[in-house]
Amino acid sequence: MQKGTSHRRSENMWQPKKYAWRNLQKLADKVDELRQQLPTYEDLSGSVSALLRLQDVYKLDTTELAHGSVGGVPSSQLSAWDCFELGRLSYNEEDFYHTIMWMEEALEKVRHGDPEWYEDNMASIIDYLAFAQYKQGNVRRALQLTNEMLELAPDHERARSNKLYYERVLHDDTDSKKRGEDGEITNKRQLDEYRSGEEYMTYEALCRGENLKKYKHKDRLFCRYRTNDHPLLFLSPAKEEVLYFNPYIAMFHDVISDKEIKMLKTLATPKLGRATVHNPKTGKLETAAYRVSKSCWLSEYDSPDIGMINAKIAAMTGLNMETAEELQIANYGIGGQYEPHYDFARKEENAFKDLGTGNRIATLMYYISDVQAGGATVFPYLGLKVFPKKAAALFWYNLYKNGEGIYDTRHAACPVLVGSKWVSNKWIHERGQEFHRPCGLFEEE
Ligand SMILES: O=C(O)CCC(=O)C(=O)O
Ligand SMILES: [Fe+2]
Repeated sequence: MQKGTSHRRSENMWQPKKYAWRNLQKLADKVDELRQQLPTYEDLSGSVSALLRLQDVYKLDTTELAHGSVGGVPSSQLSAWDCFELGRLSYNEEDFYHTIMWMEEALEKVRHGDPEWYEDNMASIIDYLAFAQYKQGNVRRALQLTNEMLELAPDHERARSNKLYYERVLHDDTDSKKRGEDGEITNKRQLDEYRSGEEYMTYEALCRGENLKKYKHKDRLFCRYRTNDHPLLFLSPAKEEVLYFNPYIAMFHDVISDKEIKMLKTLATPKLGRATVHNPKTGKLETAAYRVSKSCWLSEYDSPDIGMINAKIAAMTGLNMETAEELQIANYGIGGQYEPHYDFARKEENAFKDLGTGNRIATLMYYISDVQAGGATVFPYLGLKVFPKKAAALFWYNLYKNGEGIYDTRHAACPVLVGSKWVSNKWIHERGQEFHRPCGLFEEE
């Protein structure tokens, strides 16, 4: 008995520690679990770069965005703090163009807002803004701002030394324009070589819906019903709208039902993962800022309905699906995009060599959603822009009859501005097309 009592006593002394430890462990596990659900720094910086991308491509006005309007569509208002964060993250990327835009907006909001915020943060906003103005060549404005800042924080060490520095630059620089004496403040977009080039500029203009002269043979375009003598199309021929002749690009209208679309999204949703691209240097698949979407593959094993969709693609295009890739489903959220690229592999890439099916001879892409704003598919070299239309499919050949890639098919998915964009891609390969699209010695269609 005594033994038992003493044993219990020692157990009691020991147990609180044990329970505390166990509870602590449980708490730590819970925190870990919750942390998984919290946005990461990458989520934050990803959404900031998406917003800046939209702002640039669609030429959105910063003040309108900050006041809750995205190209005329109501959205949530941004607070002074949101604007400040956008400016700060831009600054961390040495993107002074956007730093100026967003810090000016933050300044404006703070000036007309909460006085407490004003006291605490005004100096900080001006600090970022002044340096960004200096970097963008507006030295006089940078000095003006620094003087304002010193009134708020007279002992600010960096502001004091910056003031002396800006004064010296203004004194030494003989170029009055640089000194900003003409009163003009410039804030040029900081573009790398590719983004300041013709291709990228055309891509952006097309995304905005601009009509370009280079879009040829508009007056010869036509629509037709297409059966390809295929039993699947006898009763409901595909409505084909020819959009370009050489290379041939066409839109097939109403070729997928709402029921099929629903089925595709239901099967795809649990499988979606961040889309990857092939890195030619490492040969590996990786995520990239120029392709932002989620995607997955669906096969006949997922549902016999997928087999039916593949059969309909064969009927519409007149091509053999035996060597085609599985059906890809892709979903782009706001800011999601795929910058200009080719669907076919260039010789040096050897991308499909292991498959033994040849290159991607053609692409068929279903639009399985409408998009409220943005999200067009554009072909910069052809001046062609196609806005998503639910239930339609865009089709084009990527290769000439002699197997050479058609470089004019370079195309892009413009960033989604409002809404969510869903597409489904079928990449059709060369092998097996010998009697469907016979090859030729020359390039001609
Ligand atoms: O989504 C689009 O409009 C184009 C997609 C595309 O080009 C691709 O996935 O290769
Ligand atoms: Fe593509």
